[in-house]
Amino acid sequence: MEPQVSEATEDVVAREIAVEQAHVDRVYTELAKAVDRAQLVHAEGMSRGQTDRRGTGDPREEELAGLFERDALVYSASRRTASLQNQHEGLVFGRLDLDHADTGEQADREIRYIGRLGVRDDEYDPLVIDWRAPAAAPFYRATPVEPHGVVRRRVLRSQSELVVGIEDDLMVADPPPDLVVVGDGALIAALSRTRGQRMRDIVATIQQHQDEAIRADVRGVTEITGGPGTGKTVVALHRAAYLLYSDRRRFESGGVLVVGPSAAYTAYIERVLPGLGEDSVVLRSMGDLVGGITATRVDSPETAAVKGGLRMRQVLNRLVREPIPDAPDLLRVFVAGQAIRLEAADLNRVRRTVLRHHQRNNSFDVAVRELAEAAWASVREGDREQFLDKFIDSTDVETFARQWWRPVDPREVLLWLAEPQFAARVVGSAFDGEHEAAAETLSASLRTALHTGTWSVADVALVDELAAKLGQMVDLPSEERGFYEIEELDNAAQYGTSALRVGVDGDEPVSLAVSDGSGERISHDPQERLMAGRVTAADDYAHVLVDEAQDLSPMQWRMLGRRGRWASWTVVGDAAQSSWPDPEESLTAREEAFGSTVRRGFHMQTNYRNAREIFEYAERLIRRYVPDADIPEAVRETGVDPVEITVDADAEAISGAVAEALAGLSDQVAGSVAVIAPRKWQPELSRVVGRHDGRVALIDPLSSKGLEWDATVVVDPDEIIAESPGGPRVLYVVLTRAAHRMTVLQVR
Ligand SMILES: Nc1ncnc2c1ncn2[C@@H]1O[C@H](COP(=O)(O)OP(=O)(O)OP(=O)(O)O)[C@@H](O)[C@H]1O
Repeated sequence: MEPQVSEATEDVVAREIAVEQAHVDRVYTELAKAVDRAQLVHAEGMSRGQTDRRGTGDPREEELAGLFERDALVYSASRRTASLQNQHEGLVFGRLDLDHADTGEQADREIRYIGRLGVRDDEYDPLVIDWRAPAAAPFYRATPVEPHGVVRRRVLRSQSELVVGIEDDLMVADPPPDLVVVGDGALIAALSRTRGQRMRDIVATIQQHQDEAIRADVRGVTEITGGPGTGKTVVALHRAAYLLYSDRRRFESGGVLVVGPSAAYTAYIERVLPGLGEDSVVLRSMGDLVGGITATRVDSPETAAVKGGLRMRQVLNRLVREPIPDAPDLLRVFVAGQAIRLEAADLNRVRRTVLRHHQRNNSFDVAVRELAEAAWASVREGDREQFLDKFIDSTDVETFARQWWRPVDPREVLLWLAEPQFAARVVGSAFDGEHEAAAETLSASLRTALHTGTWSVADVALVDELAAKLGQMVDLPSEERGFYEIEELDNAAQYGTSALRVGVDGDEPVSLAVSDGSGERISHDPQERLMAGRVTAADDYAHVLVDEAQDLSPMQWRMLGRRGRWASWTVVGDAAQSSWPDPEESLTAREEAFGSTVRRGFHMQTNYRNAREIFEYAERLIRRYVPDADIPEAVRETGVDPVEITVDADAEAISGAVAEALAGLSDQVAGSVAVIAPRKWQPELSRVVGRHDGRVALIDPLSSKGLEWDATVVVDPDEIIAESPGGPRVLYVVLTRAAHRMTVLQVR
């Protein structure tokens, strides 16, 4: 549905395209020179700091300086080359014709080309201005009411280096006669195009209100709200690119973290930022935010609600204070001729004293010192200092302490809860009247983890919080290196996580065999998979961008807060699409993560994704359940209503109806198609979808968040409501994923 240009104007369009092509050709010539220059710098850098003493000894001081310089040169030259190559396609996408004095005289006129990056000619005159530069702002800000000096805004559409189309917007009623105007407007043309497997950038057609959010002040918290399809995600991603441009030093070295709901979502958006020349952004889903643990499962809504709520803080606080379940609980040694005996109660007292001011994983020496004090209190004979020294130096004491106070992995600590009685005791009163049910839910879920060898998304925030409470795992001092040399542990599994024992469904205890102590892996069972790799401490970022923020649990906000303690934030969300049951509690945790910093909000009101007919269908649904939902205005019409079909609740009938719907839709749209179906019907439908080419995807309702397709088949809306946390809100998400066509299969 490309906008049609009448035959009479075809010559004019061709002439205009030729003019633009001439400029674009010049830009590519300059770009080729720039790539050559960058490659020369790369080669030059590589030759610097070469040492003639390779393999024969340490480099000389001047050689070291050369090596450093080389690294810096090679790094920046390869960045530049990669950036030039990444942005080759459609490099120049816009042109502004400005009239500074509003006279229409040639002398007062200026032409600016806007592109994905800035390119200058040999005289250092700009041939293209980076879209993020202040001089490019009028391209996005100009309107007929406030033209900002712009007479005509032109969007160039290219394939590789060839200009293939032009869309103009006129900003003044009475343009100079030599300014030709072609096309029906760039935005509608862009919105009508087909959707691919990945999200694209929108640099050429960013709208004024979107631009304001993109270029908003970096400080504090910028919140972008709006209904489905209003461009919140794409705007936030362009903002990330803008921040990197406006203060590269700060954001590149401090880091920008983009967090989305699922792996499907991160795969969907991953092309936008490299497309804008930014490859230094860290993209993560909620399930892989923490190094060393990757979630592959989603809990049931009830379990997720227990794990995500703020009451878990108290459970985790208690958990880190528990003795290690399999650690010795009696110390019997001879020190300075005295028989020392510390019972479980003494050891518990020592443990509580140490943990009052120290984290467990980095307080080995403090714990031994406190043990010594407790031992002294039980004898009080001879010289105190001498006794303490002897106690601390005792090999028997050290052997005991290495088991009693070994470093504990946060994943191991969470798995302690798999044992039902232990869970019941630790959950205690944290869940008021519901503590028994909460303990059983937690315990059953962690037993599932132990059976399947998989973590759930909600577990990740718990492991992260435990890691923060326990402190970085450190290597216990070895005798040869002396007591106080403490290093980070390379292989956490080396330190006795092999001793973890938990009951499974009250049956036989399961031994978690991870390592034979030499670092060699000896088992491939599910428990080993749970403990593979190493949990890393939270990195700090200079900017954190959170998408689908309405779904974050309080514990997930706390996890993000640990990564953004000094960060500025961009937060994107729509309350009506929320699947988290307790928004108030989430709000509290989220405010805590932000701290007391400035807030600014941008509200998006135009739905750019859905054809009006599709959005009206979804709107009818959500108004029934959430009367005050934030409903945007859809700007595009196709004249085709969604199709509703009713079938029997029978797998074969449903498969047949989906196959038929897919056959029809594949003819009607050129791009991507999705079947969005509840878990109940997924096995049958995977066979139907499997018969199609890569254009057709089968996806579950929750994973469709943030994604879009040209056409969708929505299967069994009632079941989607029944099985999803947040019921109708999730169905609302599902019904707003199609850009052009939608078929809804009601099951009776
Ligand atoms: N200015 C624009 N020019 C062209 N396309 C746009 C523009 N703004 C938004 N879009 C398109 O609209 C669609 C919806 O955008 P996006 O996914 O960012 O919306 P959203 O508000 O995050 O949606 P949801 O909350 O439903 O996930 C995308 O295809 C995006 O490219």
